[in-house]
Amino acid sequence: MTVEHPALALRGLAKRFDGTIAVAGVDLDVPAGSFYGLLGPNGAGKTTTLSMAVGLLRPDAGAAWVLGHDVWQDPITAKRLLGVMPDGVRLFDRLTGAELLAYNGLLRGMDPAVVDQRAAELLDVLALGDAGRTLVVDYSAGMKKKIGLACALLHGPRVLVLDEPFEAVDPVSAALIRDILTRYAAGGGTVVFSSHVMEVVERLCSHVAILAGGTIKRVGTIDEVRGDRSLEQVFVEVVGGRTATGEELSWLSQ
Ligand SMILES: Nc1ncnc2c1ncn2[C@@H]1O[C@H](COP(=O)(O)OP(=O)(O)OP(=O)(O)O)[C@@H](O)[C@H]1O
Repeated sequence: MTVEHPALALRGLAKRFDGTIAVAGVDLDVPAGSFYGLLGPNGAGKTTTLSMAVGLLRPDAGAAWVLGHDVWQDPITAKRLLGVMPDGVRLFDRLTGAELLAYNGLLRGMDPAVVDQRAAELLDVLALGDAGRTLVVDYSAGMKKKIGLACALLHGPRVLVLDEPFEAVDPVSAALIRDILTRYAAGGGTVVFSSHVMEVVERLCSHVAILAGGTIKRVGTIDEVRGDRSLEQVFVEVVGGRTATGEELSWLSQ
């Protein structure tokens, strides 16, 4: 009998920065083949959680597994299965897009001919082919997201983890990224991404977790979490927030 492992399993992940508790014990199972949205307001702990989940940030407590492989005990196996686009897309940006992809592929030990062929295809599909000799440092924010996604996809990972892939991306590029991710998921891949944009999560995801104050407040399929309301209504209820009384900022209307 084969055991089907979750694409990503997190248990008790916690992280504190000086006096701030960024993540306060996150448990999460991301089923293989799912399209998973991690929603949360600014400062909820999304980036910290995903960074610990993929082996970029060492947790104070807890553990993470990728398809059954412990990210911190067996990082090589786990990272072979993972494609990651980290927050702020920290890239070696004094390279062209093609050079950056070649560098990533060779670091992963891929055959140079395969790297060349896949890099050309990715640059073409992501409409970055025209950037030619432009260095990544001179790319626009949206282009940086796209080359970050290309780097994450290059080795054909089974699980993609993307930190705010739609942030600062124009509608045309966003549609392109959505199409690529949808195709990837339809081919059996698992996508996990963080966002604070309800519409994107509602439109793409099979599952969602709402994170606030460093803990998971709601989790399940989109229908389970949403019930008979909109995801935005559930989000606002879960996250709370202050309501303007109308008294504040009165000078704005003078
Ligand atoms: N390196 C760090 N040093 C100190 N505090 C940090 C660090 N990284 C994150 N934090 C704090 O941890 C908390 C969670 O931050 P995190 O970036 O994980 O949230 P987020 O949900 O990704 O937010 P956003 O949507 O604004 O990107 C915040 O209070 C943040 O200020």
